[in-house]
Amino acid sequence: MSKVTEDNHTPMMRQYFGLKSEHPNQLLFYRMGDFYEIFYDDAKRASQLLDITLTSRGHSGGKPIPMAGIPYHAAENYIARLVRMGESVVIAEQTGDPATSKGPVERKIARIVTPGTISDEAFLEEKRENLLLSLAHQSRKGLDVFGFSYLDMASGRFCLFEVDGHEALASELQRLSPMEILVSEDFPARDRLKLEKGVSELGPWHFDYESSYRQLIQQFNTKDLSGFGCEALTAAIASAGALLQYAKDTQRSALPHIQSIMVEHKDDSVLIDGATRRNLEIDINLTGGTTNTVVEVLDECATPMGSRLLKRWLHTPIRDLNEIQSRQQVVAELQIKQAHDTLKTPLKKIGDLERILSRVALRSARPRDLLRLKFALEAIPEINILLEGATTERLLELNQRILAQPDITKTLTQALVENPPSVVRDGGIFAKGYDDELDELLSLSTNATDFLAEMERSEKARTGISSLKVGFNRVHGYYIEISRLHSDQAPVEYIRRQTLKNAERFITPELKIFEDKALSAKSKSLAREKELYEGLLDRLNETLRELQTTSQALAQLDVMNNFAERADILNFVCPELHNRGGIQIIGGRHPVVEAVISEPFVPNDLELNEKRSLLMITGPNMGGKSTYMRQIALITLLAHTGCFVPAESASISVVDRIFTRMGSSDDLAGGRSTFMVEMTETANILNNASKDSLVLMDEVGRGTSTFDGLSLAWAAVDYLAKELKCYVLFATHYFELTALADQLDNAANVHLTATEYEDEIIFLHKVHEGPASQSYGLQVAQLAGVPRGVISHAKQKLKELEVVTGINIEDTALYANTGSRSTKVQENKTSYQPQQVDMFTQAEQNALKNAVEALDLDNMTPLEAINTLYKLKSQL
Ligand SMILES: Nc1ncnc2c1ncn2[C@@H]1O[C@H](COP(=O)(O)OP(=O)(O)OP(=O)(O)O)[C@@H](O)[C@H]1O
Repeated sequence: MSKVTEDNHTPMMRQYFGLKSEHPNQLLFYRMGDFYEIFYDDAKRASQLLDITLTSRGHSGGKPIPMAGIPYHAAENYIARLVRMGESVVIAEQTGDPATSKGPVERKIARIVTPGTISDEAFLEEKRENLLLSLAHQSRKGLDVFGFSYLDMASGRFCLFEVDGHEALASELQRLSPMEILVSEDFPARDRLKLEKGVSELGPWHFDYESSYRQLIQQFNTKDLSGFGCEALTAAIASAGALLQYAKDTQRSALPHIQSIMVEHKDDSVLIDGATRRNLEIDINLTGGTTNTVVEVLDECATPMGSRLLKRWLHTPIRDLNEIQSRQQVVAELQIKQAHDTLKTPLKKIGDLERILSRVALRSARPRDLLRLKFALEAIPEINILLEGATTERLLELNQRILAQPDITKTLTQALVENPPSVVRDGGIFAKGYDDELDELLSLSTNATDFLAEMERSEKARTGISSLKVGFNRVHGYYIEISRLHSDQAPVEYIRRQTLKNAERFITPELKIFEDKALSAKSKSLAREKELYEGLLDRLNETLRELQTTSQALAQLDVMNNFAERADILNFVCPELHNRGGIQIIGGRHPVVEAVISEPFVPNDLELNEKRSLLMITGPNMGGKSTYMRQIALITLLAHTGCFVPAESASISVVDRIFTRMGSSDDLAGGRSTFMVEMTETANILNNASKDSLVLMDEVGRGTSTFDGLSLAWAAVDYLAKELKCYVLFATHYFELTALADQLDNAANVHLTATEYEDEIIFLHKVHEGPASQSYGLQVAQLAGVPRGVISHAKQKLKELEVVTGINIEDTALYANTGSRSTKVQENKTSYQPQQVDMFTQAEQNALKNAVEALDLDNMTPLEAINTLYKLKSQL
């Protein structure tokens, strides 16, 4: 805020400053008539963000007041845009009557809209949860413990958990992808948060454990928190108290839809770190979009709440065999009985029941929300009947939780008109017959039309003025209008009310009496409608808990029904899950690549077990190594959600974590180079993988000099296989590494194939046992359009390199898929010294040496000698 002293300001600006001082960090929209005005620094900020004109409005305190304005009827649009940018908006409305106010009209904060606390349909993305996250930090035994709590205001889902260390903090931030984050001003990992949007810093006292604890027991109306199993999570509780208070402050109401708090136990789920989440392209692709993702292929849910739950399941695969199998049984039954299509029809009518109920709880539900609630409730009996004959226990149990609520359905049916308005303000919500008092008030307004028509007819007859009309406008009320031509014929009892260009408007005592009656009937009927609406919300809130249970059960049913339908359409099978028996996949496919490519996808098998826990994957560029590895990670991940998988058959051991180290990306904003990112991810894997983890590593070591990279990759593979004994797929272009398969008991080579036909390379994408024979790098470069000249230069260089390294790179015998291959590589290995030598440099030095040796010094003139020396120097 600009430095201004308040004393010398106008009374209105003093009022503004009073309101602004309570919300220094949020944009204040100050209502003035038909506009929201934004002043000072807020105005500058809003004009930049929204691209609206920055002007000034008179002077206050001796200086011009920077100002930007937004018409009130368009405000929602602007607010939505600001909120999407991570901004919070505070709305001050006029609450006093301008006609009777002395000084500025009274204004009060009516609404606070922040990115993480919105529940209004217009601001929310249908298929994405909108989370408010709160973080608290504690140091315990030298460890950084981060307490998380998060709330989805639009559904009332409130969860907490704790993690150790900064890596886990980053990973959870990525998983939850919150819209707004609350931290204490003294939060230690603020650097980590600087890339996140919507971060609000609060005073440390907001995160006080004792008062947070009290907040929570007050909210849930319990003696303590033992029933929620979170007593020990003191950091998380501290964060949850701050969150709850913030949420209440912004809503300016109680939050009855938050009925409990769920503890997330990290041991219950398959942990996926941030890099893996990105690499597997679950709902966001590597370029940040949503196309070609697992969600895009898998999400055909009938309801938005199903789509949101599906995302949650995919981001939090579970390890509980019973839960996985119970989901699988449901999917299997729905698929076998081909019930998914039949179920989908009534499920579609359910819509976004979850969010509607939250708006009911927050009392911000609109009339059309209630109509949609009615449609949802009407569809439930149909679902109940369809599930009645189910044999799976889980389906029967879900059916018991999906309650039809005939009383509420009846009330809503009787209450609402067929097409209710979008806002309560203008009335017209209630059907005739629902409330006698309202009907009577409305009939007065309706009779008005008859009365006015009759008056117009009789006055025309009485005065003989054919242009006479009876009308109404909002500013002047009822009037009799006579064209200017005939206005002098107006009877004496006509009192002039308004003069227009071509007409005069009058009022009569009789019309005035009618006006008073009609207007008061109108305002009375609006007040009555508001009262009835509140009553309806009260009635719905009485059953909120049951309705929420119903909506949760319906969301689950929708996801599992979607799994069944997808399994059918995409030819997925039910995987068999077990504890530690390896991973076997026959005919596995990559669900997204399969959906995208025009050619048929080539299915591939996998066998990982204790004796063969590490696979070294080689093969040509573009051969399909990454696709193969990712498909295995995705099949494993899907299997842990209860979803069927793209394969002919799959038997999968429950894993504790999935790690990936793939692709090359730098983190310039975070100050880390490509190689640094690669090594940080590798370190994370080597430090955290257990024997139950699935690890995918693609071309580790390629970000540095060849020998450094090769040695690092070698040592990492060795450690993964010998020490960690986890399930590993390791793709590499370092053919030397394939020798490890012979040295390690539990490693094997597989390779992807390609073949050449008439100077063209054909990728077969088939995985075979053994190491690859050729890399085809130059052919792939040619395919990619690298100029012919560059390719032939590269071929020449390749030959030189072969001379330098003593390795015949194109010698297919060296890489031939035969038993003798590994010994040959061994021989080569003895001649390689892991020293910091770049092969290209050595080749160049070699070429120079050859050139110098070839010089015939005795037969050169001094000029030739000096010229040659210059030429050689230029090649250095
Ligand atoms: N099994 C398959 N069936 C059909 N097409 C496939 C298959 N696997 C891969 N492909 C196609 O080949 C392309 C390249 O695959 P991928 O990126 O997995 O190769 P790569 O061996 O990892 O290459 P590089 O070593 O250059 O990174 C994919 O984009 C896909 O279109």
